[in-house]
Amino acid sequence: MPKKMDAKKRYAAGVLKYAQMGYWEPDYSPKDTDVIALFRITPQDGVDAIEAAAAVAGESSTATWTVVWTDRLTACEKYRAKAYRVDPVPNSPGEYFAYIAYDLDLFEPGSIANLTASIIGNVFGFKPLKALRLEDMRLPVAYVKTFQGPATGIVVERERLNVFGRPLLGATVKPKLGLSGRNYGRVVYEALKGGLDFTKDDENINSQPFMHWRDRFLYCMEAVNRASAATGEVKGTYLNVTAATMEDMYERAEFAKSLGSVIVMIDLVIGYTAIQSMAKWARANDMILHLHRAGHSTYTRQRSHGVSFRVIAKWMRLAGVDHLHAGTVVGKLEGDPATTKGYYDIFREERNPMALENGIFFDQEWASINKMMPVASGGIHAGQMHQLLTYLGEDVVLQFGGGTIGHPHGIQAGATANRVALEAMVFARNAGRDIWNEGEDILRDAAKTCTPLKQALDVWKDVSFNYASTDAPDFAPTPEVSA
Ligand SMILES: O=C(COP(=O)(O)O)[C@H](O)[C@H](O)COP(=O)(O)O
Ligand SMILES: [Mg+2]
Repeated sequence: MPKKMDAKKRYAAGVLKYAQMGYWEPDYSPKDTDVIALFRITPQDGVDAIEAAAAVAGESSTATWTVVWTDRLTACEKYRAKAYRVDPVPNSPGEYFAYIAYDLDLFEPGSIANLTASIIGNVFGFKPLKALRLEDMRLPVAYVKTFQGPATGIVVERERLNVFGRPLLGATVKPKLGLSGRNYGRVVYEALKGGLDFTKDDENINSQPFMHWRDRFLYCMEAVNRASAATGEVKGTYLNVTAATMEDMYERAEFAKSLGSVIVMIDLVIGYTAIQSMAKWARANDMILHLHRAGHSTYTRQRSHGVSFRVIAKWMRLAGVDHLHAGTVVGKLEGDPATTKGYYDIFREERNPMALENGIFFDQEWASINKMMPVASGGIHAGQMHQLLTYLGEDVVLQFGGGTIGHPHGIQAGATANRVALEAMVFARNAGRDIWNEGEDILRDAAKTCTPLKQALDVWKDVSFNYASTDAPDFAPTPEVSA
């Protein structure tokens, strides 16, 4: 095991092990105000795990590859990140969990860009490591309090929409690309009139030659207004304001507001600073802010390298979005049940206790910042309603794109099938029925008086997406682990 720092030799010119430079402190006990990061480290063959952890601590805080005397001009012992614990990953030879603590003064208040420039800045390309994954972070209350948090929050979103006691329902307009404004608006109208609360633009619909953004906004808001008038319900459509520049995004968001939209949408690919800017705009303009996590799987999906989505979820709660996609468990995209539960808890709880079986390594206090509404989207249909309600709970938007628009009798029928399936399932749950086991019967009973639901169940009855997860948690929910 590498030795701790030797103070006498520490500042001689030359190259020292990171552990000897002070980035390994096995006796360190993190302060309440420290930011803590938990990395999964896969050192190159022959590289000691503790030295690898110290290197990550060093390169993500103050260090470079050689001793620099200028350290002594600073409070360097305070500013050095400290790797303080390294554990082998269960059942994964060659992988280690490294715990690293960072002094709060290393970070600019309220800036995800600054936090991430340290924590994921250089280290992921570091040659002594084969792979590196940021699994989780503990964000101290003192730091959480420097962020705005979700612009609107779940409570106020429900008040504005006047929907209580059930999940919200949505649909992504399909086909994603190619519809003209008028046809697009027709999809929105039918889906909302049929019973959904929301429709949404897809991640890649911005302002293309086949439909410029103003056309889309105008036809969509006409659809929203007509559907609201026809149903007496508050309706919304997530107008995607993602664009090349902040100026363009503000222009589009202002136009959405001027047309009376309750919600605008952005994509994760716009970047953290742009997301924080839009969150501030949303709060100042009484707008719900939907974030599509477009692009996340390029770095969240593989368990040995990248950033876990649970960390992205924490950053986005700080950054201040109201909605964020979080997975469906049962749909077409990656989402192990236990891992997904961890994400949902990060979105919706006041406090997250450590839950290794859900991938949560730390107690996390949210210090009363608003809660984010998770969005379950991707390959779901009415026949899964009992599973969705059981896995995902009540504060969630269930979003059926293909599962609304692909209905054999049209979009309104698809929306009605989803609304009736949901209300039947919530009613059954509230009446004390075991919806997990009786779900299919509950849906079949409801379908007796709802032809659109019967048609939906008939067409999609055998559709499921059963594949091995690429990101199941490392810890089973055994008493030893959760104790
Ligand atoms: O277009 C869709 C879903 O369409 P459909 O409902 O037709 O499958 C969304 O972009 C994905 O759900 C995003 O995935 P995630 O929510 O996992 O980020
Ligand atoms: Mg999509």
